[in-house]
Amino acid sequence: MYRVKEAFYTLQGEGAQAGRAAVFCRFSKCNLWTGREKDRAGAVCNFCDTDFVGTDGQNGGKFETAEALAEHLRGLWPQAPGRPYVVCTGGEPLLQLDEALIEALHRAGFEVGVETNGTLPAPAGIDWLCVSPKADAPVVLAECDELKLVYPQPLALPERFQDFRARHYFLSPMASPTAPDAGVDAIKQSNTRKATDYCLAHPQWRLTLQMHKIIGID
Ligand SMILES: C[S@@+](CC[C@H](N)C(=O)[O-])C[C@H]1O[C@@H](n2cnc3c(N)ncnc32)[C@H](O)[C@@H]1O
Ligand SMILES: Nc1nc2[nH]cc(C(=O)O)c2c(=O)[nH]1
Ligand code: SF4
Ligand SMILES: [Mg+2]
Repeated sequence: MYRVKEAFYTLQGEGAQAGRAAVFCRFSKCNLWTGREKDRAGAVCNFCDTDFVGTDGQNGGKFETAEALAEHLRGLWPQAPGRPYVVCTGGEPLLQLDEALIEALHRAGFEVGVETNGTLPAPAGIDWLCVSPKADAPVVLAECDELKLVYPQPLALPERFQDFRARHYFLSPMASPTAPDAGVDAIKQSNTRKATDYCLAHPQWRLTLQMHKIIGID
């Protein structure tokens, strides 16, 4: 059984694939926060901008089989040229994403991207892996396509990850979790300045912005 909070067709807003059309599959649940506000302050990850509790969002639900979920997601892709791309996110997608689902997504024609906090092992077959470390949570994945570090995090500073095996190194300014729809909230503006200064001083790192919030899409 796969539990999905919501699924939607949009443009990837972050990282090296920013601007690319994608079906987002947001899985329910995370291993670093319950998703309840009363637990936020005590959570390992305390700045999350996302509601991943339950299965009640748009196109969300419970899916008995990998095939059923893959077909559901395929139905959100338009009939038009271009390679279908799905981004598995959450919540923490690696709590649920298994090889059976990756195979079903491939059979449905999708290239498979994943957004993960890096604390859980990944099944084989992922086409694009984005790891976004959180605080002092141990990262068990050894490599990725892009490391996308939310900045600044006192317990997860870029120096700790400069030798992590990745094709791309991004800093993403931390946005206010309580104003998740505000593309340019004050906290994010000052964090954007800090991330900019860090990238200028450490050119291994590139700046990425949450483009979807700036342009006002999902
Ligand atoms: C909601 S998470 C879900 C996937 C996975 N649990 C993870 O943390 O990577 C999706 C992306 O949003 C980023 N994110 C979450 N809260 C954020 C915030 N307040 N500001 C900027 N990025 C944030 C995460 O770092 C991650 O790259
Ligand atoms: N447009 C858009 N791009 C995204 N990239 C990563 C997201 C996520 O929440 O995982 C996200 C999201 O929620 N929307
Ligand atoms: S950002 Fe990712 S790891 Fe952190 S609480 Fe949200 S879903 Fe979990
Ligand atoms: Mg998001």
